Amino acid sequence: MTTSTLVSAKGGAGTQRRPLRNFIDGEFVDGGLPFEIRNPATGAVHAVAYEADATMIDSAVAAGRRCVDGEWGQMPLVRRRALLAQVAARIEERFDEFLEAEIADTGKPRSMAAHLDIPRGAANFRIFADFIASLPDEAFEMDTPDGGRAINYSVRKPLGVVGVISPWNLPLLLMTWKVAPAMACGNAVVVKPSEETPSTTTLLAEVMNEVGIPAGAFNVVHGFGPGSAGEMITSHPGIRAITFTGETRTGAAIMRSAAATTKALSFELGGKNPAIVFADADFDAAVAGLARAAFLNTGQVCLAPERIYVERPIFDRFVAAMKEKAEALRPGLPDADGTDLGPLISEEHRQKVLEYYRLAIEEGATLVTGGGVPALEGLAAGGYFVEPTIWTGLPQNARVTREEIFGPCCHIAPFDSEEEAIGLANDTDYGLASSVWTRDLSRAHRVGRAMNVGISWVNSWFLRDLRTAFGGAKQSGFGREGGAHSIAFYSEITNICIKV
Ligand SMILES: NC(=O)c1ccc[n+]([C@@H]2O[C@H](COP(=O)([O-])OP(=O)(O)OC[C@H]3O[C@@H](n4cnc5c(N)ncnc54)[C@H](O)[C@@H]3O)[C@@H](O)[C@H]2O)c1
Ligand SMILES: O=C/C=C/C=C(\O)C(=O)O
Repeated sequence: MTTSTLVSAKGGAGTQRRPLRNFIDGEFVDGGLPFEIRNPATGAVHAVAYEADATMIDSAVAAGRRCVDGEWGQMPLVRRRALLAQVAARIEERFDEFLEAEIADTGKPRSMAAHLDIPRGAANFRIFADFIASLPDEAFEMDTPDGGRAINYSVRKPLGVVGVISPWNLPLLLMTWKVAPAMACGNAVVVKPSEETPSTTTLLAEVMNEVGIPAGAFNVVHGFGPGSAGEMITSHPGIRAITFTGETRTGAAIMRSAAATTKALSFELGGKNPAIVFADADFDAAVAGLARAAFLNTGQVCLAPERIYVERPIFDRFVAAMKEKAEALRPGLPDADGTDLGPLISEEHRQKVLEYYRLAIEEGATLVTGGGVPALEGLAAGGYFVEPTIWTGLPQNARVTREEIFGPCCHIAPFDSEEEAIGLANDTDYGLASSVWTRDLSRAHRVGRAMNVGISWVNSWFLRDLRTAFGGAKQSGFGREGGAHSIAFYSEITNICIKV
């Protein structure tokens, strides 16, 4: 295993505290105010990151600009693609270090990070390195007023320096989902990972140097949102576009800040995702699929269904089966035997989720299971765990059924007709994802299409082909990423019209 600068350094009173420095123009730079990173499974501090100041952001943007105008932006596509494929390969070679870093920041079960987060981090680079090679440019031949012809064709160029602002729930996966296509298009990126989970992004900076990505193409600045690195990126005149995943409220703040310099924006925001289970569904598959959907990553997945509508004849049986699944989940340390439920990301987030647990009861919910904090022993006693929780009996206008909670919880309600189910599912300010369960093929198409969301799954959930459009309707965001949509967003298109 390669000795990482992250894992070799020590600090604090004999405990390991990885120093996470800012990475600018191909180098880790000293300076910036330190802030502590905690392992949410134990509450212990395991790393210290350094908040970038305005001078560092300026340097990162200037380095990015030089790189887009120079070596990286001008590089033949075949070479750029090969380098990005090497990034994927190097992530795989250093898999264990990425895994340790992600687990330390998030506390999530090792099996989950090993099967989802880190492999997808590598896959994002490989897929976009491939995809960009086969994407056609458009061409239109036209008649001209003098009876002749002209040919139009478009070429894609880099936008310039792209600001990438990412959240904490799937840190490497969601950051690379944006960085890989942005870099494939020849842009430089200035990345600000979440202040809760900066480790894997910092490790990726090492990988960039190891495989020979030109200095300045990938920059990492650490810090917070308002008044810190996040806002400095969104207001920086040298940054042409912002790609952001996070809360809807944060998206609104970023729009305001980015307006003065008219940046292009791509937003993947919050959700209050519905699932619909028809009586004709494969019952066991629906229960297994939706229990996974509601509780994976402790419910901290933007696509998770927090509202489940079940056709009345199977409602009681479905609620009982979901209860059983929820109660079978074992919270604990990432490496403990049988752990399949990690902690929430922070004590602050746990307080928010517990406030919704309290509110649900106040709003008149029937508590099916959970609702509190599990009693854990040893190191996990200091972690930010909550119980998986299921409610029934709330009206459609309750805050718990309208607001995104982002915890391991869902509300289950009955319905009597397809039309009613569609109406209930779409009755929300959000529109990210939905999951419909039925064996009726026509209904699958009909209801799947009727969902006012960006991503409509049928008999599945979080099944991802990275070439497909990904994003949200209504307050869940705008713009789509994935495949050609990513390449379009991260490119400046010039149409060339030649009279022949
Ligand atoms: N639609 C999607 O694809 C998707 C995916 C994952 C998460 N999410 C959403 O993300 C949220 C959870 O993540 P979170 O709590 O990290 O989100 P968040 O909005 O609090 O933070 C996300 C990032 O934005 C930064 N930030 C905060 N305020 C900022 C500001 N004013 N200017 C610039 N940057 C700022 C943060 O430092 C962080 O890096 C949930 O709402 C979830 O639904 C959406
Ligand atoms: O928490 C949100 C999960 C988003 C997943 C993706 O963006 C993806 O799979 O590309």
